[in-house]
Amino acid sequence: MVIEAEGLTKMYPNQRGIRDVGFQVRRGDIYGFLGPNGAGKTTVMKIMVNLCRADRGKVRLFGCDIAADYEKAMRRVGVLIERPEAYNDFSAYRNLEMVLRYYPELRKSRIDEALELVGLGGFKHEKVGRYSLGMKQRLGLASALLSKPELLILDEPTNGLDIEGMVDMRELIVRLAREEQMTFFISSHLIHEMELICNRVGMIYNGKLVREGLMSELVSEQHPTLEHYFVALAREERRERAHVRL
Ligand SMILES: Nc1ncnc2c1ncn2[C@@H]1O[C@H](COP(=O)(O)OP(=O)(O)OP(=O)(O)O)[C@@H](O)[C@H]1O
Repeated sequence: MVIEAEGLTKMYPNQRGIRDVGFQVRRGDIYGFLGPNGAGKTTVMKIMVNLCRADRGKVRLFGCDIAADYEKAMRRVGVLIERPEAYNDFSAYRNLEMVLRYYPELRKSRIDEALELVGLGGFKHEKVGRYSLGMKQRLGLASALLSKPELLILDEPTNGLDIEGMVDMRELIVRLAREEQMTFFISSHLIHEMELICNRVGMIYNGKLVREGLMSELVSEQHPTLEHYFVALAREERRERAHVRL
């Protein structure tokens, strides 16, 4: 198993957060972690890579507990959470040279490989400040890819992109999964987008994982699209909450 998350719970002082979230991601999955703004996606992802501690629960990446054995667990993982960080006054190449310093075992040629993979090979000596948002997002992905990870954890990778940028990012993810045998865990509130590329999804709503399963199981005659499914789940969830309040 590539990711195992069990009983993840974290409450912020304002009583918002996540409750008892658990899921499993297998090798080769493109796993869509879907939910509206504020549902708890970023909180879960931060716990997954130890940027934040859970009150309860466990995450194992490639069988290693992230809290107990951080370095070993992260060795095969690339991460892009929140806005990609890059120095605008430096070129993409220069930016990746700085990232490469963390990986003394990697050769410089890996920078070119990573930039080629994301389609920035022809722009690698241009200053990042002149890049479009889509190009910056691709540079963030190149940076996450640099260490040749087997698992990529991406938080809202198509956020803020125009249609062409979204299509490019989608195609890139599918190509990397197919050609480089990478596993993906991708959060998004864009359900349509994710429906096009994911084979497995988890749906989070109000801090709870309300459904998890193979795309082929969730999309059915009753719910012809994932969005349809999600809207029905959200209605049910709201009805239950209203009932509890009565
Ligand atoms: N540091 C914090 N302190 C207090 N509340 C927080 C904090 N971080 C997140 N929250 C709250 O916890 C809930 C989950 O937030 P989270 O950022 O995980 O959601 P999300 O699904 O990633 O949303 P978005 O798509 O808007 O980023 C939200 O109600 C949010 O307001």
